[in-house]
Amino acid sequence: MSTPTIQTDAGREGWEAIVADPATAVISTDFDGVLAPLVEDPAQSRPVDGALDALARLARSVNQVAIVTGRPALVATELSGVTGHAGLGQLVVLGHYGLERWEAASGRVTSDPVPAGVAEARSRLPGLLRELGVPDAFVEDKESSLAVHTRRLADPVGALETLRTPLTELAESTELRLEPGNLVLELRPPGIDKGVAVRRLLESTGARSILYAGDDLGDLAAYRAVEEQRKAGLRAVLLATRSSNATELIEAADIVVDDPTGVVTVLTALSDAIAAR
Ligand SMILES: O=P(O)(O)OC[C@H]1O[C@H](O[C@H]2O[C@H](CO)[C@@H](O)[C@H](O)[C@H]2O)[C@H](O)[C@@H](O)[C@@H]1O
Repeated sequence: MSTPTIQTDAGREGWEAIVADPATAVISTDFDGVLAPLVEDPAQSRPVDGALDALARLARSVNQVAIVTGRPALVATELSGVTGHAGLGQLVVLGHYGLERWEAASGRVTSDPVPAGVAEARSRLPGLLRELGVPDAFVEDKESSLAVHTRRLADPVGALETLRTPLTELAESTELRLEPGNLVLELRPPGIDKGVAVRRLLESTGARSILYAGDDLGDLAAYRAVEEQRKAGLRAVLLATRSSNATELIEAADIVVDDPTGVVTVLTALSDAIAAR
């Protein structure tokens, strides 16, 4: 498979660095919109064909493969089907934007503490949604955070705008952070984001290069962390899908693909290049 179109010099350098020395590289990817297509019901998300095999093939030669997601770590492992998948015995899943860490090797999850504000927001949310005239917004209770989805409502974008300010206020008053995403507003613990998660991953592995794949606003923090580390010598490839139409992310990416199938193509091209070196 040929090298994908890499739009930037930094991205080309990142690609070459991973190919030249995969043992010091990290492959890190978001789940929804990157490995799995966006669907109406979050419980129905599944990776596209070939996604896990592509990660497993890379895992043979790179230092670490990780999934970095807004999902709880155990939900992501279950939906993705990574447990027991051949070749993914060293996979790490960083859930809740890095609050949780699941390691395939032990099957265990460790977590930073969950602030009390999550329970308070949980109790206030149904009344607030009724007051705002959007009682049917779907609340995905992720235990350590609450995601309010509008995708299945008659006017998803209008409902999202109705909710934005009141949920921002609810987040502030419960000392949580409001995380906007694709037709979703999430109330989640502060002090952690995908940028912190990626920095921890780089520190724990001592990696000298990384490929990070994302699609949504929550991935911007990871992109910024990678861009900052590039100044200190990290080589990196920032890959984006158009799944969420997150303009800022797409503009900052080195490689842009349409959807998770495109991600599989890029990951496969990378492992082909490693195998051919
Ligand atoms: O970091 P991610 O793995 O991308 O998780 C971010 C959020 O993804 C999920 O919501 C998104 O995907 C759903 C299923 O395709 C879709 O219905 C929804 O509209 C999208 O926003 C997930 O449900 C959230 O909990 C995650 O935070």
